Amino acid sequence: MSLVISGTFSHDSLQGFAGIRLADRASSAFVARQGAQVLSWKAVDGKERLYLSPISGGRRAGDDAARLAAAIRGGSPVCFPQFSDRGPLLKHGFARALDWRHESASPSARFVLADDELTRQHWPHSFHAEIAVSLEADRLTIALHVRNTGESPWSFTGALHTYLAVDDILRTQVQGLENTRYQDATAGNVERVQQQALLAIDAEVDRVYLAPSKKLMLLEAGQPTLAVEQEGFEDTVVWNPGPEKCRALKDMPDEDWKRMLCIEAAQVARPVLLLPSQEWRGSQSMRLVRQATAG
Ligand SMILES: O=P(O)(O)OC[C@H]1O[C@H](O)[C@H](O)[C@@H](O)[C@@H]1O
Repeated sequence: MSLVISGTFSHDSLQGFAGIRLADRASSAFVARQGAQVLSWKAVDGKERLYLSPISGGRRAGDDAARLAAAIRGGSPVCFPQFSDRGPLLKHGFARALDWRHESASPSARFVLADDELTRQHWPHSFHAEIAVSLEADRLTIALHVRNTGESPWSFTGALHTYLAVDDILRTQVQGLENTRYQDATAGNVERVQQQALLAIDAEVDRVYLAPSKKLMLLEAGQPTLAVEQEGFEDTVVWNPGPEKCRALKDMPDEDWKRMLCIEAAQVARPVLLLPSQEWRGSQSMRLVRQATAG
């Protein structure tokens, strides 16, 4: 078992988004209050590992905190209580559009969201959701905990919709999805099986992998750079908008599809049903793979 480093935390902002910065001698992360969304993670090598659009929407200082904000494009949006547009609710749910309450920062930064008048207008249920972000020298873990605090059952879908920063998408591959079934959202969610050991991306990719391996590897220029693992979530989504869809996204520069890849710990195919007082946990972690140095 590895040790969670309890470093320092401070109130800070990034690109105008208010939040909490977690820092240790060797690594740092920034979590925005909006959506309890991790927007930055630098491990021991100091390189930014999360993509954040320089022209993102979102709630900045002075904007009305009592309302739903535009989503922040990048980092790790928390999609809850609905994944994408697979249901009647707001796309990807309301959790990413609301400010969460910061609770504590040791050993992890914890943020809480519970139902209120606004959420009940969109979804008539009582819930308590918590995001815990923990930092180790070479690992970032984001954990979602959801509890039914009401008197009737409800179900949800969702995701930790992480935007990984890559140097060049055309030299990026994902390992670990061989022989895995997926729904292809670029083709009406038709089900297919991936045959290749390595997934390469040179155009739009939008896939919900069903019960894939819990451990995937990101490769850049042929080298493993990040191990991406998940617990609790049954599915994994891989998304890149490709050049045409990226041009249509007003909150992302036209060329930035080449600089990101979403690997999302997701619960899509089978909604989670929670009876009163029942709870559910899921997490995603990214671990830096350090290259052995010669000599
Ligand atoms: O633009 P957004 O609402 O943030 O959604 C971004 C993307 O999220 C997921 O990965 C879905 O599978 C995609 O279909 C969607 O386009």
